[in-house]
Amino acid sequence: MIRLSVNVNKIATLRNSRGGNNPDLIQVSKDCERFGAQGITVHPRPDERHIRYADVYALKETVTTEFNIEGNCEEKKFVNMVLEVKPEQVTLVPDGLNQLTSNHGWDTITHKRYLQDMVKCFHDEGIRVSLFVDPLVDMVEAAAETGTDRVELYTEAYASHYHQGIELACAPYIQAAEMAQKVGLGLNAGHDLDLHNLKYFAQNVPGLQEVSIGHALISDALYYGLENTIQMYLQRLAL
Ligand SMILES: CC(=O)[C@@H](O)[C@H](O)COP(=O)(O)O
Ligand SMILES: NCC(=O)COP(=O)(O)O
Repeated sequence: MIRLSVNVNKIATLRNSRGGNNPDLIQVSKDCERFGAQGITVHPRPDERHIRYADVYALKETVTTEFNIEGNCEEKKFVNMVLEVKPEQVTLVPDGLNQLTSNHGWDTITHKRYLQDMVKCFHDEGIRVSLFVDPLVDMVEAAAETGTDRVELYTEAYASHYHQGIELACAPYIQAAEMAQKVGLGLNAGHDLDLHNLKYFAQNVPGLQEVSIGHALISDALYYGLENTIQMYLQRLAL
């Protein structure tokens, strides 16, 4: 079974745009789980443009599936928060301060020693670690030497090239996934996955355990409703 973890960043974006509590992030997250989501993902950014640190602490009390917190471990505030919240999983993403969105994975070769220390820091608190990486065989291979449990393949390139040729777009991800299996890493994926590109990816990338999807899913919910949308994404993942 490939888990669907719904990223609720964009619910917080809408909420923050008017300064109140509508939509209620906590209630929407509970409803996502009730509608079938097998996880909730948040990505608190240093400027708290959408998910606030307070949201993460509140979600810790209500998420009943798997809680996945994404962020940059170079931010001490982020690390301290994750160690306090103790989610099922932390996904380490090497984003800079002013990025519009995530746009690259870790250089696990150059930063191996640093990542080894960070992985141990979270492991000592019983938190599963996933490293956000580009679909590059050498980056996946080197990730195994950090001690991480999983890697998350950054799927923007797949999504943006999907329409030009699906097999060609997916090929690097299949090779990266095969390397993950070879070196004993678990496999997640995310970024720009949607109702059109998800099924082929899920059917062809070996060993995939979890996808985290936010922007497209929340956008689709504007047309289809949240419950129907989550069911549609789950249908794409049913193999
Ligand atoms: C790591 C990743 O791909 C997602 O967390 C993505 O960055 C969502 O972040 P935004 O919702 O801020 O675009
Ligand atoms: N890790 C990917 C994620 O959480 C959501 O990315 P997106 O679906 O908002 O592009």
